[in-house]
Amino acid sequence: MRQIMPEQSGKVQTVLGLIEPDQLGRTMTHEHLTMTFECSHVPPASGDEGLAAAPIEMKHLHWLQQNPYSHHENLLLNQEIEAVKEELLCYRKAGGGSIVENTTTGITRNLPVLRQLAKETGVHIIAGAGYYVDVTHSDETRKMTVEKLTDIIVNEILHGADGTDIRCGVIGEIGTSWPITESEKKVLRATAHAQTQLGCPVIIHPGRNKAAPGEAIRILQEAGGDISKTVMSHLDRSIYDPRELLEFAKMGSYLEYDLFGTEVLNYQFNLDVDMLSDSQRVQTLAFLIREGYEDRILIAHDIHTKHRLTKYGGHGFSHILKNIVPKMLSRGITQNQVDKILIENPKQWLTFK
Ligand SMILES: CCC(=O)NCCS(=O)(=O)O
Repeated sequence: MRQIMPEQSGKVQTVLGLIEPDQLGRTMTHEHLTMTFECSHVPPASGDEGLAAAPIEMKHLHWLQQNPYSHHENLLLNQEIEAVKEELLCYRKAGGGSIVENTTTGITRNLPVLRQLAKETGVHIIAGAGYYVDVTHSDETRKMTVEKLTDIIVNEILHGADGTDIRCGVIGEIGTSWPITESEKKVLRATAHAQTQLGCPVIIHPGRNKAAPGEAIRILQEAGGDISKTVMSHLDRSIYDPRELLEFAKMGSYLEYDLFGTEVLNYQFNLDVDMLSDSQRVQTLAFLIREGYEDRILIAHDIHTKHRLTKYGGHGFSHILKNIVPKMLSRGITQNQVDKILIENPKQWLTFK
């Protein structure tokens, strides 16, 4: 049952309106420009309470980089609109064209700010519809039927979200935990139903378990979702074993490595795994390309805290363009393959059917 407005078919929907897919240019498919992440606060280790409460300072930077989720102020990216604007201007200078802003309901989406940033910087910004993980669902959301959730998501794309006329251009990031909760399953089914009506792109945040990406895709598939137009995010902290990665890849979603710039000894959300370094991320991209998946790969930084902005000594939104692309080329990935990952694959994904 297709409801799409004819004007959206074949186009990409940004916060400033529809554009031709060829206008996107190089695209980071998973970023946040303004959001809050207090829902994921991790209590500091014993003895670190003072550091966690101190203002962000140079002498504490290493601690902050290794413990980003234990510092309340670091979780308030929404306080940094001016710094983000400067970053976006640098991103354009570095050759960037577009950014998919994945902030959904639950982590303080702010569509007027996104529109303002798009106007002031010339970067195309595509906003996300739908809901983040269960801990952020309101009681009202939890009580909703799949049909009601579907209506809300469809409305955010066709007419505008959060009481504005600013329309989202993707569904997601749709948050899931591990195990996936009942409320999250309803949102996944609503996502699939909305996608069926609209022919739009979808992006999923999996729970922190190697089985989580496959389980989320299965739920979407059973509800009729278009997996070929769906991105699985955060694979760099989800599936480590190459054979298991190839098994997941066969399911047909886009494969997103979106934590470029994150280099940590301990991954605070799952101390049992060793988070990939940037070099290992590039090796994994090369592996997936050798295995025939170059049309399915997407990359980004998923900036969602202050400490990753250049203002705070972080790598910023231009790290992939300035540092990772040269590394990819030096490791045998061709310019043509880089262009696929940064331009062609995002374009195919973001264009409404
Ligand atoms: C809202 C930002 C987000 O969910 N980022 C993912 C962080 S992680 O789960 O991959 O560590």
